[in-house]
Amino acid sequence: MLELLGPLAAMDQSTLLKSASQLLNTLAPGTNFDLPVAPGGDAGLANSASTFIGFAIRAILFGYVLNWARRIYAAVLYKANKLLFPTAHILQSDSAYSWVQSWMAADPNVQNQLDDFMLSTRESSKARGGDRNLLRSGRYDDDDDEFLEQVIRIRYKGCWIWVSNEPGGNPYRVHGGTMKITTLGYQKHALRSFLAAAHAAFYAKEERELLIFHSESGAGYTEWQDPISRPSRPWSSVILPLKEPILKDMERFLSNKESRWYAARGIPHRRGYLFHGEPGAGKTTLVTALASRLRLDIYVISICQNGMDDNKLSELFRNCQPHSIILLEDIDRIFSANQSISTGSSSTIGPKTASGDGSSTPFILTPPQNGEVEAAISGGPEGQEQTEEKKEPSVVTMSGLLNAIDGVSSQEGCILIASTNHPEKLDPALTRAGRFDVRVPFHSASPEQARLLFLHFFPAEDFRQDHKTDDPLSSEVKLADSGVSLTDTLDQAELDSLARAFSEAVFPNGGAGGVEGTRVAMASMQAYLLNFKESPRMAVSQAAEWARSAEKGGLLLDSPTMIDFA
Ligand SMILES: Nc1ncnc2c1ncn2[C@@H]1O[C@H](COP(=O)(O)OP(=O)(O)OP(=O)(O)O)[C@@H](O)[C@H]1O
Repeated sequence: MLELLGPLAAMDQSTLLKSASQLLNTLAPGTNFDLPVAPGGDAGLANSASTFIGFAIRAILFGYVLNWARRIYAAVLYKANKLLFPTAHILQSDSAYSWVQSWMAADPNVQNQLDDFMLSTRESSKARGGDRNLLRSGRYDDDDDEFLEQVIRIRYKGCWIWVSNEPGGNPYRVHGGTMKITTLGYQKHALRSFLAAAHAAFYAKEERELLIFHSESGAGYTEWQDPISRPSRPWSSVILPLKEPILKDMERFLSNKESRWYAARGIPHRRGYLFHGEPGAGKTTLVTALASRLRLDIYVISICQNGMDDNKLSELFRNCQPHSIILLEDIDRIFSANQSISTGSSSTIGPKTASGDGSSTPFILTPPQNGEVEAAISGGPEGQEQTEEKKEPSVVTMSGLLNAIDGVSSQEGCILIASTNHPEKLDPALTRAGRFDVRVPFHSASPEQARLLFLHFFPAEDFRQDHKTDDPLSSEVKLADSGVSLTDTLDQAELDSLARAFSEAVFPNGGAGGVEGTRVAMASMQAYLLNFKESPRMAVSQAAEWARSAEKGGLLLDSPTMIDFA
């Protein structure tokens, strides 16, 4: 040992001890080692060296102990903190982040606590094609997210919850930040319950709206426009005997099991439906109700749109989001050139080659009048400016359409719905098995549909006595708003019998009236009933006359209201 310490021995004793003292003080901060200079030369130096080693060992041990004590303290503190204040950490990229934000935005108590706030409007109608589905899975465009750097206190079911953001970057906008939701240890259950409620509220809001996408095409480009947001169509508002089987079929098709089944067999996972039949019978209505019920977006493809060609059509199909409805409205507008020629200025003729399997069949495409294709589904992008480029006529060919429908480029996991009033005009290549597997006929209204539509128009709760007498002021407002007259206080039994009477008045022979039977479109019956929001009794009393006069004039199908109030 002494040999090892040889070089040290060469040093001046006091310098050596001073250095040792400094070293020990550095190793164990807060202590004050001051090694005394040993009297007695080398022997004294050896003593001092062993004293130094003893100190060094103790200092190292002390350091270890101190370090462990600090770690144990931190662990205990962490554990205690967790027990006393359980916390959920949510990344900004997680969907739960949006649920909580949306909850806070709707909570007036939260609003009262805000010292300072930033307003962010995020309408779903602003969401573009892909974003909409991201929206559903909870991911938003970063640019839209605004955060508040403030601890917000929420009272939820009698429990306290604190929400704060852990900022990163500038104090107001946090990207990639984390939200902390904390509560008290004995209310731990409140965290889970709060998040579940925020989740339910968030998606309930989404369920109330439907997004409809329209395309825009011009020279060399085509794209999906910002979607139009519409209130969801209640399932109960569609009066159609076939609606339930169709819904079940679509639900099965969209299930994971079905998707795996298709994948395992290498079959493209898509399903085509052809809705065909009378105008005003509910084809478009059913599409919107199905989309609302299944929470799917609708992509309306207008083959006849100006500027459309095969490539653009394919591109549009490709850019539809999976798990959505692609709607080809009025597909009968595509006529084989040798079946019909339209020579209007707005029509165009596709490349003329021999018709056959549809590989390059020539077509006449008649553009929709006044944007009716769009209007039918959603009111359409009214007032859209038509640029010169967009006035290029559509030159879609049948082979282009068929490729888009079932070619490699077609979008998987989508429901394709084509509607037509004239199924007989469709090219056989289009209706070949495998393209539109489910064909749904739509007929003019039946007596039962008339009865159910009547009951839908006049629900019993609108005609209860208490509906009108709760509060004189509000009942007056209600009456004025709903147009219900004071004389119309009806119970369910009376409404049932009125509904039957209405159906019998419209269909005097139980649906077999007239030479070919009474044919009334649901749309025209709806238009008729709209005039009698005030009185279901009046609707019944004038129904027979309306049906007769309409039948004489042959106007029952898709006719406007024909009641003359003069
Ligand atoms: N079965 C139905 N149940 C409830 N409402 C209906 C039904 N059918 C039609 N309607 C009403 O009639 C109107 C027109 O219906 P819709 O546009 O769905 O008919 P369509 O068959 O698509 O007609 P077209 O072939 O002319 O496009 C809608 O406002 C809708 O509310």
